[in-house]
This record gives sequence, structure tokens and C-alpha cells, in this order.
Amino acid sequence: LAMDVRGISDLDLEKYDADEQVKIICLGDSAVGKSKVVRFLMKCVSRPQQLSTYALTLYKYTTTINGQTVLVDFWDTAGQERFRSMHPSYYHKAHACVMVFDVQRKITYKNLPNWYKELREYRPEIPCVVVANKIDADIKVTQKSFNFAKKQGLPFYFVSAADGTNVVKVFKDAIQMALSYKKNSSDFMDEVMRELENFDLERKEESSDKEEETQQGKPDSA
Ligand SMILES: Nc1nc2c(ncn2[C@@H]2O[C@H](COP(=O)(O)OP(=O)(O)OP(=O)(O)O)[C@@H](O)[C@H]2O)c(=O)[nH]1
Ligand SMILES: [Mg+2]
Repeated sequence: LAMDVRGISDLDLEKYDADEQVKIICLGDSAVGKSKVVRFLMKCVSRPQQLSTYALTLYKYTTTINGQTVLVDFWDTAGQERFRSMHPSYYHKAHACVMVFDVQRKITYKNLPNWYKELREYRPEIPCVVVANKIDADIKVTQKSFNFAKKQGLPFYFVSAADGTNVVKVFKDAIQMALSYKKNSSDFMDEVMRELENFDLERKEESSDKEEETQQGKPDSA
């Protein structure tokens, strides 16, 4: 699977003439507005593409950040969150997460720690932002305090997918964080992936050195 994902990414970078690629995922209870937020965003970007399967919609677009062309893969699920848990492949190699709740439904806020816990099981260190959506329904909610984000040290945004308040800002920030995460990543799984890649290279080098080695005598066996 890892090989496939890597293969596809490389093709994409060429196809889109991009310098970088980030995968952003979205978490939160059903009907909080995850899809509406990303659909609003797609109206603000150039050349958006959409690939849908029964369980997942993948949005792709390119954007320029700090002079670099960044290919953004945004993953949105269709209803899997009703089962309170996402398939592990959803988290695979994600670089940032946008966690959404509905300011009009307290239960969706109360469920944030559950989503956060699952995220951290798969991706211990990726940047995560918290989105309080549907503020258009009652602007007074922006005076309320929602302490979950502060307690976890996560950026927090009041958003409306209906009128677009802060939508572009959230994603701009999330992409920027994803890029700097990619640069400085120390997630355990990423380390493992890097080691595997290096291991592959070492083995290739080793086999081309083989002839030389046998002539010089067998190295100490470990
Ligand atoms: N007033 C208002 N309604 C919104 C907003 N965002 C989403 N909605 C409405 O909330 C409902 C659910 O929105 P979706 O985008 O389908 O929610 P979702 O999180 O993708 O839901 P699932 O795909 O079922 O998990 C829809 O009726 C939207 O029109 C918003 O910012 N303001
Ligand atoms: Mg949806």
C-alpha cells in the first residue's frame, strides 16, 4: 500500500507540476458541515478536481504558498463517521487535520475529544485545527468560549460554510502547518517509512557491492 501511495504521489507531482503535496483530512460528527466547508473552499480555488467513491470524496487542487506550488489532497468521508471511527487508511500519511463541530449542537463539541484521541492514535504529531462551524445561524456563539482547543494547544476558528466566514483562512493555515510538519516530521510511522526507504536503497547498494565484497573476503557475520 505504501508503495502504491508513493507511486501515485510522484505521478501527481509531475502531472500537476507541483513542488510539494499535502494530504489534509477532516474529522467530526455527522452533519457538522464538513462537506459544505470543503465545497465552499472549492469555489475559491483554481482548477479543483473531485474524485468520489461510495465512502470517500477526494478533492484536489493546487495553490501557491511561499512561492511553492502545493498540491492539496483533501479527504472527506461520506458518513463513515457515523460509526464513530474512521478506517486506518484515512489517516495514512495525512499531514494535517481539520476537526469540525457544529456550534448549534453541543454534543458535536463534546465528541471532539473522542475524535482527537483517535487521530492521535494514528498520527501522534500532525498539526490539527479546530473549526466551530455554522456561526451564521447565531452570531452570538462567537462570544462563548470553547476551551477544548485551548486546552490541547490547537488553533481555533469560528467558521460559516454558509457565508464563507474564515473558510479560506482555515485551509491556508492548515496547509502551511502541513508543510512545516512535513519538513520537521518526527512521527514514528514517518520515521519507519523513511527507514524502510533507506533500507531499500542500502540493499540495492549492497547487491552491487557484492562482487567486491566476496573478493575481499566475507565480512564478520552478525
Ligand atoms: N446554517 C448553516 N448550515 C450549515 C453550515 N454548514 C453546513 N450546514 C448544513 O448542515 C447540514 C450538514 O452539512 P454537511 O456538509 O452535509 O455535513 P457533514 O459533516 O459533511 O455530514 P456527513 O457527511 O453526514 O458526515 C447541511 O444541511 C448543510 O447545509 C453552515 O455553516 N451554516
Ligand atoms: Mg459529508
